[in-house]
Amino acid sequence: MRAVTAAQMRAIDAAAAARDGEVALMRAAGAAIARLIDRYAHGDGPIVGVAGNGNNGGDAYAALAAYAGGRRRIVYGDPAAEGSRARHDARWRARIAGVEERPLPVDANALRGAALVLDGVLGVNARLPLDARSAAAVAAIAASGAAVLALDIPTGTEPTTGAVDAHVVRAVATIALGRPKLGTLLDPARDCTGALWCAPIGMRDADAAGVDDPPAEVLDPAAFAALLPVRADESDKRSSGAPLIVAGSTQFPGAAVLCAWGAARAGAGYVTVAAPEGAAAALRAHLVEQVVVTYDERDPAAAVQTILDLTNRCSAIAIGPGLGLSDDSAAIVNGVVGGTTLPVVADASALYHLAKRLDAYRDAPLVITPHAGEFARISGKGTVAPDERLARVREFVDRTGIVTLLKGRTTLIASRDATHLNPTGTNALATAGTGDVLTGAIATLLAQGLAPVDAARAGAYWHGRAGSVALAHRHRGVVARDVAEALGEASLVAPQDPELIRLFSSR
Ligand SMILES: NC(=O)C1=CN([C@@H]2O[C@H](COP(=O)(O)OP(=O)(O)OC[C@H]3O[C@@H](n4cnc5c(N)ncnc54)[C@H](O)[C@@H]3O)[C@@H](O)[C@H]2O)[C@@H](O)CC1
Ligand SMILES: Nc1ncnc2c1ncn2[C@@H]1O[C@H](COP(=O)(O)OP(=O)(O)O)[C@@H](O)[C@H]1O
Ligand SMILES: [K+]
Repeated sequence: MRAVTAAQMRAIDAAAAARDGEVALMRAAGAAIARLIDRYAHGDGPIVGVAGNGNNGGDAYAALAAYAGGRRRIVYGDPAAEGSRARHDARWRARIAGVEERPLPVDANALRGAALVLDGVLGVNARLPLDARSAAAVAAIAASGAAVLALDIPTGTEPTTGAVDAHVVRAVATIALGRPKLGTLLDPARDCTGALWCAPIGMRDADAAGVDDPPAEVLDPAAFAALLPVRADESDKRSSGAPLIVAGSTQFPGAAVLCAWGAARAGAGYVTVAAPEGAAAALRAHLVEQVVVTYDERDPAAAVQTILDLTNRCSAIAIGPGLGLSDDSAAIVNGVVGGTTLPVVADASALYHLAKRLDAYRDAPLVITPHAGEFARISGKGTVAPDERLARVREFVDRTGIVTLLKGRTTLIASRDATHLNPTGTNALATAGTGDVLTGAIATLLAQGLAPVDAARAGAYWHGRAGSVALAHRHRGVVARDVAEALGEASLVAPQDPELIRLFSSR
């Protein structure tokens, strides 16, 4: 699904309004919001809308008008607001439906005890800093401590950049109308988004075609399920996906184990691990179903030959976790990545070694998976501030043509064509070795025939879900092995309602 800038959303809104009429769109928005109310409402209090003078406020009226769950409904709005025809229609329908209307300003006491507050203060046309009226409404919502369902965006966040105002709504959930706004997926606003839902209400990506902002995408559950390869009945172990893992060292054998497990639990039929002799005993103690082949790391030319010989029976390569930073491993990494025609996912030490030779890998079937520190080095442009991640990864991929997965709370995946924002994940993944599991899973997806960018975005999505599944089972102390073990359960996608799509749960 497209994640849009405010400018793209305005174009999509305008075209949809010209086709379907603004009144019909707002009614559809109201109906979708109303369906989420009981999911997030707690206790016996009323549902309280706080409506700004724009169409975001109109959505609050429309939702309360459409809500049929039997709770008391109140809306705070400006009785003198001019507003659009759609907002008037919604307000009129709310009145007929028995919604109590009260004048703004609202104070925190009035909201305390609400079962749920609907934040309809500002939407996609919000600008920061907030004006005094909006800021006062947001301050009251925040001080009330009530649970908030944000309409379109949490007020106080910037819809495109994800910047936040001094006054900002922290929602338990946000429902995007039409398309999710980029800002709700980006730090620091992401903390305010809570769970993210999207009601497409008939809007079309194509209507943003005239807007010159780079396209961004966010995977939804149905699209993820469609990307996951299905094993054919007649498969054998090699055709089921045969990644070659070039990882591990005497010092870091565990990275190779985790990468191999990530690959195996992602559904590879045959996992081969190539590792230096010094790591073999540790690897074999932990890897039973996987084949461990050793090479002499002091003889890089022979090692490269051993590894390239293995590629004849493999369909993708993962390289880097735990390899180390020696000159010999540099020669091995560049010998293998430069010498193979298989798709490659390169991580950790391999990023260090590839950094000086990026030109050689321009537009190769290669995925690199740096965290922020590794990206700072490989991009050659230093530390990445949180608010420049998107621009920096775009600049790097436009320059090198290498599919890049920049890890973080919101992992970004960029190819020449688009930037993908990964919506899944949990801070339970902030533990050593989870990146190795991700690399292994991506290797399997490559081995099963996914294009590099699809393997990267499906891998990131899956890995994020696996982190959440592992956390749900363990509650605390998730380790990287748990994440690999959870990949199977995390691949299950419940049937989705195309009218109300859950993009991510709160973490
Ligand atoms: N247009 C459409 O077709 C649809 C619009 N919908 C809703 O409408 C919202 C957009 O509504 P609006 O275009 O009325 O805009 P908003 O409701 O986001 O903002 C209302 C007004 O406040 C102004 N404003 C924003 N920040 C300000 C600041 N810091 N200081 C002073 N003024 C400020 C804006 O310029 C705008 O005129 C969407 O987010 C969505 O909730 C939905 O009902 C779906 C259909
Ligand atoms: N706070 C967080 N929220 C969500 N995901 C996180 C968080 N911290 C780390 N992750 C994820 O965990 C993984 C860590 O990878 P990495 O830093 O390479 O670890 P390692 O090298 O130890 O395997 C990445 O996929 C990253 O996106
Ligand atoms: K809002």
